[in-house]
Amino acid sequence: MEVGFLGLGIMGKAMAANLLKNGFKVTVWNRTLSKCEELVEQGASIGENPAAVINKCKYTIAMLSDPKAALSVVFDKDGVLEQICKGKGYIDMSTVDADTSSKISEAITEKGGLFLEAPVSGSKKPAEDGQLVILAAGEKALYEEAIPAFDILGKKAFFLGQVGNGAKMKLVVNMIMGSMMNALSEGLTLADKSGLSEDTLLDVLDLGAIANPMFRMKGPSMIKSSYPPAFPLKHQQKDMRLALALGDENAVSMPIAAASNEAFKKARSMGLGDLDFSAVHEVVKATRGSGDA
Ligand SMILES: NC(=O)C1=CN([C@@H]2O[C@H](COP(=O)(O)OP(=O)(O)OC[C@H]3O[C@@H](n4cnc5c(N)ncnc54)[C@H](OP(=O)(O)O)[C@@H]3O)[C@@H](O)[C@H]2O)C=CC1
Ligand SMILES: O=CC(=O)O
Repeated sequence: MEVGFLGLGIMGKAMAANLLKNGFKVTVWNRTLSKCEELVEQGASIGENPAAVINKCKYTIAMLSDPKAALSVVFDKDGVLEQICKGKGYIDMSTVDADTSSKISEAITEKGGLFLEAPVSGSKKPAEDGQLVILAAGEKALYEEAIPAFDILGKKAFFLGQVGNGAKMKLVVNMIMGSMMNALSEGLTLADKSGLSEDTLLDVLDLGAIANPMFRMKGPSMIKSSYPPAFPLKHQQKDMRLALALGDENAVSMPIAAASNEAFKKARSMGLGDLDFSAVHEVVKATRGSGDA
């Protein structure tokens, strides 16, 4: 089966590599074309632009940074819309808001193509290990066609109904994750400032009711102020921003998420946007840990 793949960043590169390893023929495209070379070494073909990939493949997956990128790849010159037609599918796995997803869905279905949104929960390592959680919504027939690919990319796929539901679910999950990251950071800072061992705090957390893989994975490197990017902070801030907009639309007051978003924004303004989202710890340490105790 020939599958297209647009966007070879941290996530897309790992996902496309998994499809290749598991017997799929994959045609890739990335805005910075040189990033395709590593995938070509693993057996992929290159499409010169998104339209060329769509033309070649029965269905095409996209994994792009944000709403602007997702819209540009579909609507701009040499984009998806130029070649999408009856019998072809487009699966956008990027994290975007429901409005963006709906715009793309409408344009694709108007041309006779099928559309599925399928954002994922899980970071670089789950992407490498094929352990993502897939939050799909839209055209059920395309979902069913994509199940062999989803089985390789993820440990579980949910079908959530109409377009927008996948995007919203992903934003709710990441809003919780971003707030939890801020809470962990404040806890580490408080432990340190009050004379406790941060390592011991992590051990205590790991044995109790709020133990979780994120604290386990990110905590030790946060203590060392090390933030190699798995989930770039700029994307986490984008997700907080989009989740807060969803809260506005639904009149849901979200003071914890709003405060967390401020910390991520501050981190971006300090030039930390390309580091892992756990780098928000640098903001928390500087702003909450600067008393004279
Ligand atoms: N990293 C993670 O842990 C997770 C990320 N996500 C989501 O997945 C998506 C991708 O994340 P990730 O791989 O980490 O991000 P990266 O920043 O590593 O990659 C972003 C990709 O988008 C492309 N891109 C950016 N702007 C444009 C544009 N205007 N036109 C075309 N292509 C563009 C980049 O191309 P180029 O190489 O040319 O810059 C690159 O291929 C995001 O929506 C993110 O929120 C979801 C779950 C986990
Ligand atoms: O979107 C990020 C993730 O870890 O999930």
